[in-house]
Amino acid sequence: MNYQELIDDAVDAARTHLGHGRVADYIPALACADPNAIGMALATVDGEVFQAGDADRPFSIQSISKLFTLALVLAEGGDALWRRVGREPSGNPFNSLVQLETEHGIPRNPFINAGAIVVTDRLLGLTGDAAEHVRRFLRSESENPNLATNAAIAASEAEHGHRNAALAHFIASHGNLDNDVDAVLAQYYEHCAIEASCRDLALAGRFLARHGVRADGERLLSRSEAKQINAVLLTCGTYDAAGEFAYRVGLPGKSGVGGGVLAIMPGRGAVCAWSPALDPAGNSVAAVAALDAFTTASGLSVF
Ligand SMILES: NC(=O)CC[C@H](N)C(=O)O
Repeated sequence: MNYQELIDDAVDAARTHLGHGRVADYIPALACADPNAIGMALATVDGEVFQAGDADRPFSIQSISKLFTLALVLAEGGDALWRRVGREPSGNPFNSLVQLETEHGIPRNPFINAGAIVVTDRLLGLTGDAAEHVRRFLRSESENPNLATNAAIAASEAEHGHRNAALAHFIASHGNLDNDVDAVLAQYYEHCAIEASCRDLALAGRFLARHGVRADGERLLSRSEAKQINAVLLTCGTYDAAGEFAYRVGLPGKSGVGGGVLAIMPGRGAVCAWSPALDPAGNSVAAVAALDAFTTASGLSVF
C-alpha cells in the first residue's frame, strides 16, 4: 500500500472543497483560524508516518480531546463510567440540551459535550487533573514535548461557554457530577484547547489501532475496551452526522470544531485530517472529504 501517494491524492482531492463551510466562531478565539489550511497525516501501528499539506501545523483539538479523556477514564476507572453516561448516538447537535431533561441528567454518549463533561468530572476525580493527564498522554504518544493548551482559547471558551455551563449545572442538578461545576468546566475547556498537529494526533491515536497498546508497548486498555471505544467512535464520534461519516469514510472517528478529524484503522494505524471550515454539524468539510477520498481509493475502511 503506497500510503504517501494515497495521502497526497486525498489532500489534492479535498483542496477542491476549500471555500466551503464556515470556521467556528462561537468560540471567538477560534474564528481567526485560516480556512485555507489543510493537512493530513497517517501513522502506522509500527511507527511509520506519512504526511501531506499542513500536517505539522498545530490546531485546536477541541472535541478530539474527548476520545482521550474517555480512554483515560476507562484505563483508570474501568466501566463504572457507563452508569453515568450512555453509548447511543444522540441524533442531536453536540451541544444540545434537549435529551438531558427526559433522560435524567445521563448524557447519551461520551462524545457530545454533556457526556464529555461527565467524563471530565470522572477523570478529575480519578487523577486530580484531567487536562494535564490528557496533555501528558498526547506528549508521550506523539513524542512532542511542546504540546500544550492555548490559554487564550480556553479563556475565550470559558467566557462564552453559557451553553456548556447550562449542561454542567443541569447534570449536577441530577447528582451526576462529583466535583464542583466550575472546576469541571475549567478542566473541560483546558483539554479542548490543547493544540496539536495532524502528525501528533495520528501518532496519539495509534493505541486504538494497536488494540489498546501504547507507543512504548505498555497496555493502556484491554483489547475489548479498545474495541468498545472504536465502536462508540463510529456511532457517536461525529455527532448527528455519524451516519453520514460512516457512510462516506467508514472508520471510527472523532471530530472537533477546530476542524480536525482523527480516524482509526484498527490493526493498521491512525489517520488525521484537518481544515478549519465546518459543515452545519460541526465537522470539517475538507477534512471529511480527504478521509472519504482516502478510504474510497484505498479500500481501507472497516467495511
Ligand atoms: N464539537 C466540539 O469540538 C465542541 C468542543 C467545544 N469545546 C465546545 O464545548 O463547544
